[in-house]
Amino acid sequence: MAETRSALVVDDERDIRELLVMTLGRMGLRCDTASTLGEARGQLARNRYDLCLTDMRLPDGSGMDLVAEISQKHPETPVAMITAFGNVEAAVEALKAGAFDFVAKPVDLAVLRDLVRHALDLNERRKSAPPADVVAARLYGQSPAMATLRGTIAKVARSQAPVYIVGESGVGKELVARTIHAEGARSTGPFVPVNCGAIPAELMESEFFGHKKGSFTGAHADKPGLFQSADGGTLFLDEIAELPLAMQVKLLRAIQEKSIRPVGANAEVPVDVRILSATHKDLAALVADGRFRQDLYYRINVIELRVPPLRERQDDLPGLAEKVLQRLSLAQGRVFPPTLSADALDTLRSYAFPGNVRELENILERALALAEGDSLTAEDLRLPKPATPAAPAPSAATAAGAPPAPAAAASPALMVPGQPAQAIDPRTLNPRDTASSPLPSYIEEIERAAIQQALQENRYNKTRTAAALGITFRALRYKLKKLGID
Ligand SMILES: Nc1ncnc2c1ncn2[C@@H]1O[C@H](COP(=O)(O)OP(=O)(O)OP(=O)(O)O)[C@@H](O)[C@H]1O
Repeated sequence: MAETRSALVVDDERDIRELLVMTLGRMGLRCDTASTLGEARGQLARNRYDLCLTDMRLPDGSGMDLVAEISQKHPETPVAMITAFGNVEAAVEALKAGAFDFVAKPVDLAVLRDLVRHALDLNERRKSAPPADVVAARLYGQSPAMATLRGTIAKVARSQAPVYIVGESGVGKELVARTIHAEGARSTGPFVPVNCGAIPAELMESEFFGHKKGSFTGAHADKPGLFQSADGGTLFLDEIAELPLAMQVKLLRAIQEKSIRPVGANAEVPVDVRILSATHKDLAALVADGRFRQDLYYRINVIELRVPPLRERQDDLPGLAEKVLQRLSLAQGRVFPPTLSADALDTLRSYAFPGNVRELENILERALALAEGDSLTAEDLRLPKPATPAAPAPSAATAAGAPPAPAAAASPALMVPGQPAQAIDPRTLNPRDTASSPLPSYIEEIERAAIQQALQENRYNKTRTAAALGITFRALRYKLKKLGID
């Protein structure tokens, strides 16, 4: 026989307590009640619960404190907050404090039943989930900014609310999303990352929602979409700002209805997916410009997490570099990773890392390939040299903290195709330097140099880089891939 599950109901209004106890009782839960914070603490000290429902305002304190205490001391008990109708701030606060979900007053019993079922279901999955340490351990950072971020991740991982992750390119947004998934109750379910900018507009609906055989030319068999693939887990929508407006409407509907309709299907299919999203763009500004739907923005942006750029957490640099070197060495079968010399570390510290952790990884990978000894020197890192007076005037991006433009007369020897070379002003390329190269390769070098310079001037923001180069975002992606620029 299945073990009876139990819930703690905390509310100072007797009518509400009775309503909740009756509803939960009909669902087979054994309920204890408390009308004050003090009583709730006593019950929690004596019993273990599968769920806790708490009101926000209690005679001796705030339900928010109870949420924080439960998520700290009884992380196995999901807690949901009962909030006043329309009090979105309180609901968001509760989620940030570690609540699993919230329910507005007057309590809609169908919504409440759904919430309870979900909590119990997730609890079961959590019990059989592998430890989250493996993924979580990858998110390195000892700085205060990272400690705060990790704390917030641990809290939001418990909830089901959508999380919107903002941060510059390469800062670790996807790793944060993976950590939220790994630390949450859905960790045994799939984590499905999607780069919204990489799916051709005409294929988007079928990619997201799947299609039925014969629904369009080329649909030879039924195909599940990304939502179905993520069922029971997490769908990570990266570069969400790139979604075309028409697709935004369909996505909003899928999130609201918790069901999707595959292309060519007659019926909706229910899906249970947690949505995490990320962008390096200012989505609020896009909303103001009418380029991103406000209703979708509010839907996905229930909790916002900012991942700080690497230059704002300099304390992390030595440890992060060490971790990256360990990982790269292991991948190359090296037993002992090289160390960073003191001058190499100083050089890294004075660099602004517009491409953040990904750029650090690229720099160290290149250094590892080129260095000879067991210690990496500043030279091995080959960071862009500071600008000379002859260099072009710094752009706005440079003034805002990006690295200085490279010297105009950079050595052509650095422009080896396929290598992550330093940005070079394409105007300084001399056909004579590459006279022995075939024409296509000479043209590629010019293209590569122009793209690298634009990337650097635009702080590795691909959308701005594409605009600066006068090409579309997709064309830029294609060229980056073709030229092997990471
Ligand atoms: N705190 C960290 N500790 C260890 N590795 C990290 C950290 N942050 C980022 N990385 C690594 O840096 C690389 C880039 O991270 P990630 O892909 O998560 O960045 P992103 O912000 O999603 O990038 P983009 O904006 O291009 O989508 C990955 O290899 C990731 O593992």
